[in-house]
Amino acid sequence: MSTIISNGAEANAFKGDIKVEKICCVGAGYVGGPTAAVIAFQNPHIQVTVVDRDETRIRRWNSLHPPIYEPGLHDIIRIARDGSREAAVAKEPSSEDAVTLATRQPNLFFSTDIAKHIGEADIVLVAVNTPTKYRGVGAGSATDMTAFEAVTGVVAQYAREGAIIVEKSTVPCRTAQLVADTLNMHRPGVHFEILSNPEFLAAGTAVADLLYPDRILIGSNPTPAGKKAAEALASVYAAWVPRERILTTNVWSSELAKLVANSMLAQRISSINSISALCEQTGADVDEVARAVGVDPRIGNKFLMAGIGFGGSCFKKDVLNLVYLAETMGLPEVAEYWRQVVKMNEYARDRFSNRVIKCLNNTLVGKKVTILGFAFKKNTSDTREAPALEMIKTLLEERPREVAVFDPCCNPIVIKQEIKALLGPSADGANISVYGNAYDACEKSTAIIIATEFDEFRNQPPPPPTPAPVEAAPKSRKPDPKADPRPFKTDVPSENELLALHKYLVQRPEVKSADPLDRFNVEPSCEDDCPDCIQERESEETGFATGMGSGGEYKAKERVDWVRISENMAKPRWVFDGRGVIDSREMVKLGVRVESVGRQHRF
Ligand SMILES: NC(=O)C1=CN([C@@H]2O[C@H](COP(=O)(O)OP(=O)(O)OC[C@H]3O[C@@H](n4cnc5c(N)ncnc54)[C@H](O)[C@@H]3O)[C@@H](O)[C@H]2O)C=CC1
Ligand SMILES: O=C(O)[C@H]1O[C@H](OP(=O)(O)OP(=O)(O)OC[C@H]2O[C@@H](n3ccc(=O)[nH]c3=O)[C@H](O)[C@@H]2O)[C@H](O)[C@@H](O)[C@@H]1O
Repeated sequence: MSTIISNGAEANAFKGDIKVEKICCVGAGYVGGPTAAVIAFQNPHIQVTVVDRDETRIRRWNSLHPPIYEPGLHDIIRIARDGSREAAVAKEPSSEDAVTLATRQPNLFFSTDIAKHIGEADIVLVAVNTPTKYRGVGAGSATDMTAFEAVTGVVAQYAREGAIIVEKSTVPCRTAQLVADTLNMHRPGVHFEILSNPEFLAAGTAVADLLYPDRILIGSNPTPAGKKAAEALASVYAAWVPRERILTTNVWSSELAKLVANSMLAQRISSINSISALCEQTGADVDEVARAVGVDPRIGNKFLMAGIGFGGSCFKKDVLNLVYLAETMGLPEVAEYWRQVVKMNEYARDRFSNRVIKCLNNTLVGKKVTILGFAFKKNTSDTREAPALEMIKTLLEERPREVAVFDPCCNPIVIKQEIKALLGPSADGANISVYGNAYDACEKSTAIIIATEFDEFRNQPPPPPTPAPVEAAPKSRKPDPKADPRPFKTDVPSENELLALHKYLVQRPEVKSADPLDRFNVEPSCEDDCPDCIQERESEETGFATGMGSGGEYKAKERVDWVRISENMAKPRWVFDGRGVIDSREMVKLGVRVESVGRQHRF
């Protein structure tokens, strides 16, 4: 591998250990916000500042309602951004012996002053968006590097000599070379090390993924300076991640591994979805097939949930990124192999939409159809590339009386804005209503389509997980949320232990406080235009809760009452289960016809 920067300055660079005191994360989105929050939470002595050019986003990060919802994020931000008060915590569940928790100063900040914070940082994490290009050369598969390149330019101008520049965004393989060239062009002779440190968190479980990652991947130059830079970044993670989970590779392997990880996950979903089409024709049941193959440790039991396809901002773009790489490297067979993963995904979604329309006698005129679930997966408010969006578009072509939408995590105000953005001017004439609860959304509906796998929509407890393969990975290190984590492992409990105790206590029915350890400082308030505050005010009248409050999010989700829903549906009552959450035998008892992905039965 070529050395990334060979400008002669390297010999003097990084003498001695690198002390990390300030980190700047550029991009306050789904990755930058939670990642920086967890780094700050676990490293109280490091000042972490998240910068973004989007003033509204930064304002919201500095308020009661951050711009994104992730379970558990609120509690982390409350400690890192707001600091905490001195508190006493019993060492054992019913012991008088207490440990005193010292006051914590805030060390997580959000700002729009990008140049200043880049200029002060020892490590700059670049976590801006890298979507698919939609025009020009490579449109439809190449990565749009506009935001990433713009940030690289600012870094080149303002970063201090010796700062470590980290690719956190998912980028095409060999991007580090472009970063190096830009830095060299603007600051010839000034040494910077560039690391690749891709993020593997998933929406809806971001905080847990960050607190208990399977691995941290750091790609660096194979030079002494490169290794030293990698060690400096590793030491930040080592505050809470066991060393054996921190993997180091060369930069190109790290960049490519991120694309491969997402592509292989997407490939599994497309594989099982292709089988679900076969199941519907043959009488096999896709869940039974998935269970039967998943116990084989060589195959594994994860990511075998058939449905209407993967959504989200990353799988499609990252597979296409790999496709483009293969194409530009003159490997058309490789490109075509991976492109098929995306094609199969679109096929899964469109096949299901067509099945809905076919069951409704090929016409939706005069009918109300309800979509339950708008987010691309459960427990997130992220709706990017959600299959529900394209399905709504297809259904509207059939001129239904109404398309109703309800999502337990997404703010209705935001859903309306997104549908409007998707449909453009035609949104004004479309009969789309977004509801704050499932009952109003489903009232007088001929058909309900379950588009997201929220537990709230299940009519039965979730089935037992497919047995883990015998040679399964070592037992998860995540604490059992139902068990008191005390006694602590050491005299001074770690932030992870305190967080586990906080979660355990807020779930206890007798605990009414959202701050059972009595550590939280007062939170900053929101500005008048905060959509969550507006929704909360409105919901006091409608009885709808956004679930944003601390404490409540850890409690078991209340399921919708399918008896009540079915009684108020229009005949013939149809439920189309696009996510495998409905036990059709129970539904049939309510006089409801069910069609599910990957199953043949029709009642
Ligand atoms: N969303 C996810 O779950 C994951 C995303 N990734 C990768 O992380 C990267 C970021 O993704 P998200 O956080 O989802 O994106 P996002 O769109 O939520 O956030 C990106 C942020 O960057 C800001 N930004 C763009 N250009 C800027 C500039 N020139 N200066 C300052 N700020 C700028 C935007 O205003 C935005 O707030 C992408 O490369 C993505 O592929 C990786 C793992 C998981
Ligand atoms: O780079 C990224 O952005 C992230 O992409 C995915 O995370 P995410 O897209 O947030 O969520 P997933 O849990 O992977 O689900 C993606 C989609 O696949 C669908 N899915 C998932 C699993 C399954 O068995 N079947 C299935 O249809 C989900 O409903 C969802 O629409 C990866 O899981 C993360 O490791 C990665 O960091």
